[in-house]
Amino acid sequence: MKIGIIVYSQTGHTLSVAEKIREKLGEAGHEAVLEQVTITGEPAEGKFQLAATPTVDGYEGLIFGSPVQGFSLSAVMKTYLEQLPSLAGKKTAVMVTKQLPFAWTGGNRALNTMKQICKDKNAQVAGSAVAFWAASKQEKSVAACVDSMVRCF
Ligand SMILES: Cc1cc2nc3c(=O)[nH]c(=O)nc-3n(C[C@H](O)[C@H](O)[C@H](O)COP(=O)(O)O)c2cc1C
Repeated sequence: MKIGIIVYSQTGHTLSVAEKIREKLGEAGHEAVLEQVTITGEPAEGKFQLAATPTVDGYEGLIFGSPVQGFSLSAVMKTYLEQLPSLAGKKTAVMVTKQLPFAWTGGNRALNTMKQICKDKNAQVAGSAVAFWAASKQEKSVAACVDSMVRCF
């Protein structure tokens, strides 16, 4: 399957998880392409303009990735997702990275926002996962997040 992994990453964590997902999807026989959403300005709400807005055309599968910011989905990924066209017929999975090692400190909320926007655009949402950046959980949770995303396809 041709799968687009589309991420916003402010400090590189989400991008590094996305790179691992791309590698594993490739090993599983998929054609996986990693693309980044970029901005001009500051990443805070109302202070940026989207610069690179990867198109979803041509992908049968999609994985969206984002950091959690302020106990919510990053404003950049929310703005990017909201401007997308219909995702009808596209199998979609979502993932976030975050510092605090508990999903209830913004992770679940961010994932629910992503899932809702994708569902509103008629995507088939196949799964979601969180990777925690806290040292105590990082290695295991990144591996689990990568596995969970790959198993969706
Ligand atoms: C402005 C800002 C707000 C953040 N808010 C949260 C938060 O609410 N909960 C959390 O667990 N981590 C929070 N973090 C940490 C990031 O979510 C975490 O470091 C993430 O892995 C960064 O991903 P990135 O490197 O792809 O941008 C915040 C980071 C920044 C810069």
